[in-house]
Amino acid sequence: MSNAVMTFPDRRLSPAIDQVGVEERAARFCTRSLKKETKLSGLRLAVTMLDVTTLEGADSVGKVRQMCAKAMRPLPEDPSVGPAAAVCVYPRMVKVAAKAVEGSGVKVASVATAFPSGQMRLKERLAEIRYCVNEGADEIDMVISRGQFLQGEYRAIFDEVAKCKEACGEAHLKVILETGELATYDQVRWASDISMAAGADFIKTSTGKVSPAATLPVTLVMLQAIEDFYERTGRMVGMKPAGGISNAKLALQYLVMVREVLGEKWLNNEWFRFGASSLTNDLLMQIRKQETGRYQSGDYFTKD
Ligand SMILES: O=C[C@H](O)COP(=O)(O)O
Repeated sequence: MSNAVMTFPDRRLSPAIDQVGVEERAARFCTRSLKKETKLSGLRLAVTMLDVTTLEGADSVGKVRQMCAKAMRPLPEDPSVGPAAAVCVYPRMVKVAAKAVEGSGVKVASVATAFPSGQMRLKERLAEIRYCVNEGADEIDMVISRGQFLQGEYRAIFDEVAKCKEACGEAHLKVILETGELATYDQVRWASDISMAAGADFIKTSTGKVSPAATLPVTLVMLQAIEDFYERTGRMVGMKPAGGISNAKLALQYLVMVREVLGEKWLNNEWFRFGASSLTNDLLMQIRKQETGRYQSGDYFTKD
C-alpha cells in the first residue's frame, strides 16, 4: 500500500451529505422491477456474497459446524448454489470454523477488538486480532471506538485502524463503523474516509447489536465514499452492510444500488458482502420459487 493512501485524510474532501437527497435516491432503488432471469441470477449472486454469521453468547461447536456446512453447500441438492463467501464467528470459534471449511474456499471471518463495544485498551484489542489470525481467521471484522470518534478524536481512530491493519498481517480487515451510533450521515462519511485512508480493506455498517443497523441510505453514503476514494487513490475498498438484512427482496435492492453506484467491478464477493445471520434461507426459498414456480416450505431448509 502506498504511503499516500496511509495519510490522515483532509476533511475538506469529505463532502457534506444531503440527507433528503440520499434518502430519496436510496428509496428509488426499491422501486426497480427486475426481470425473472435477472432476479434469479441476483439471488444466486447474493448467496455467494454472504458472510454467514453467528455471534451469540450461546454459540457452540455444534452450531458453528452446522453453519459452516450450510455456508459450503447452502442447497444440498443443488451444488450450483453458493458457496457463501465466508462464515463470521467470535474469536473462540475461529479454529472450529477453520477446520470445518478447510479446502472449501469459504473464508473464516472473526469479529475482534472487543466486539461489539470496542471498549478495551488498544493493546488488548491488537492481541485479540493476532490471536484470531493465529487460530486461522482469513478476515478480521473490527469495531472503531465510537466514543472517541464522537468526541472528535479522529486521529486516534485513524491510528487504531492503521494498527489493526498491521496486526492483521495477511488477513483482510473489515472496519465496522456502527453507523447506528454515529448520529449523522456526515459522520458516517467522515468515519468511512478515515477508515479507508488508514488501510481498511472493507468498510462495514454495523455489528448487528445496535439499532438501526444497515439501511439502504447509510450504505449509499458509504458506497459514495468508496467511489470517491477509488477516484482519488486508485484503490478499491469493499462494502459490507450488516445487521437486519433478512429478506431476499432487500438483498436484491442492495445489489441494484451497488451496481449503479460502483458498477459491475464491485459486484462479486471480493468487493461486496452481506453480513447476516438469517438471510440465507429466504434467498434459497426465492431461488427455488424462481426455478420451480412454487414456494418450498420453510421446514425444507436446514436452520439458518
Ligand atoms: O455482521 C453480521 C451481523 O451481526 C448480523 O446481524 P443479523 O443477525 O441482524 O443478521
